[in-house]
Amino acid sequence: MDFITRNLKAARPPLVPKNASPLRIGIIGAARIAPDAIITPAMSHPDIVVAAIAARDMSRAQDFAKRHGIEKVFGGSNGYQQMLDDPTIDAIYNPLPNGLHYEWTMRALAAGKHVLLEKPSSNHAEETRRMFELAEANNLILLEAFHYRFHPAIHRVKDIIDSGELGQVKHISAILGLVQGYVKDGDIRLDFDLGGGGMMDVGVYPLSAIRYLLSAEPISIESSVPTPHPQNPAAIDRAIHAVLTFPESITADITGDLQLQPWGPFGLIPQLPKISLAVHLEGGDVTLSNFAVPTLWHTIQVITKAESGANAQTRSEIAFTFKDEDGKEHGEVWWTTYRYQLEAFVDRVRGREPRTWISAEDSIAQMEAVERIYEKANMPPRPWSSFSLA
Ligand SMILES: NC(=O)C1=CN([C@@H]2O[C@H](COP(=O)(O)OP(=O)(O)OC[C@H]3O[C@@H](n4cnc5c(N)ncnc54)[C@H](OP(=O)(O)O)[C@@H]3O)[C@@H](O)[C@H]2O)C=CC1
Ligand SMILES: O=C1OC[C@@H](O)[C@H](O)[C@H]1O
Repeated sequence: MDFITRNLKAARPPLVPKNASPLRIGIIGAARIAPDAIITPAMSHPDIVVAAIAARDMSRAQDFAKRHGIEKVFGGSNGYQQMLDDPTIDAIYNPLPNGLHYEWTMRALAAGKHVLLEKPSSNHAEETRRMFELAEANNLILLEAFHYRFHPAIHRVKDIIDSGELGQVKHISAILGLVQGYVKDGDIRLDFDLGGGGMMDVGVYPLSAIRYLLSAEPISIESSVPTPHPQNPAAIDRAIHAVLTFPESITADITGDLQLQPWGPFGLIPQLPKISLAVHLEGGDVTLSNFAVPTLWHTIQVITKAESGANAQTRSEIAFTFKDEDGKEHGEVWWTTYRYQLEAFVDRVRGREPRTWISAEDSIAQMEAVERIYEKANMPPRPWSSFSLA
């Protein structure tokens, strides 16, 4: 399937008939990410419907519901809780600002709902641990929505590394930088009280990807250098660069940037988004471009080092679907990371084993590393939630 057809289908997927009793998910907050992360993916999934939206402002909730054909609307100061208390809702998608993830996930779990929770899972590893404990105690599914992890492209890179064809990993470098203009004044990402910061928002992707590819946790944070945001230089990192060491003397560096700075004469030339990772191994390199939005396009490049007398070899791969050893394919080339993620979430709720999962331990370890990176950067920990279950 070519680039245009694939991406048109990803943006406007075929509407499939729903099962007799599909999972009913409600969205808490009319967030900007919700259409891409849940509304569009649900269109092509037979076993889930977006059944409710709650927003702090009723008219905002109504507008959102009208735009996306959502049946139930909750609004006003008690709207979020009313949706959680609705017995016809089975699951909640939580795309609230990071600093509210803990409170509303705890409330949703206490109300008996499964939760698909936006990244980063909370402001602290301890909060994340508590959420997973409650999910387990209430026999509910909780998933941190690190969507890139569910796409075949990153799996293919891990398979190449794990196959040993290029030997031992030496260093991994990963970056996620956003074009200037995506994050504007007043954005939740720049608000410390809401759990903002470059590491929290974008730095978490390279960190998560490296931890995944190595199946390991950082032993030490060697350095962590923030670029403070002028609006709140003491607490908000516009960008961050950290160097980590992992077991077996593997090193890694991560970069996250909320507002890649323009360059050139008078700073007139904007930078394009930077989303890539490069794995340097004893026997060569593997790179994956666009690891967070691979359905749009991506390339996996494998460069085998020249041995004495031989030339270096380069091959390029793409992976839009999973292929079993018997050649059977899973997924569709036009499935986005969010669509693959939704497949796994619904499978798990339905008691099936998903192809990919992000465990409680993984989400907790991720937040531990985020906290250590801020500490090393001499930046304050993000605020603790004041919420406690009655
Ligand atoms: N997986 C991914 O690809 C992406 C994930 N994200 C994650 O999703 C979350 C939301 O991001 P994004 O959609 O860009 O954010 P938005 O600012 O668009 O949405 C946040 C929502 O939170 C609600 N909210 C509740 N309390 C507050 C408050 N005090 N201040 C501001 N908003 C509040 C608002 O809902 P209401 O309608 O009730 O006013 C708002 O719609 C973040 O955790 C972010 O990290 C973001 C983008 C991409
Ligand atoms: O995928 C993403 O890209 C843009 C970010 O600001 C966002 O929070 C992140 O999840």
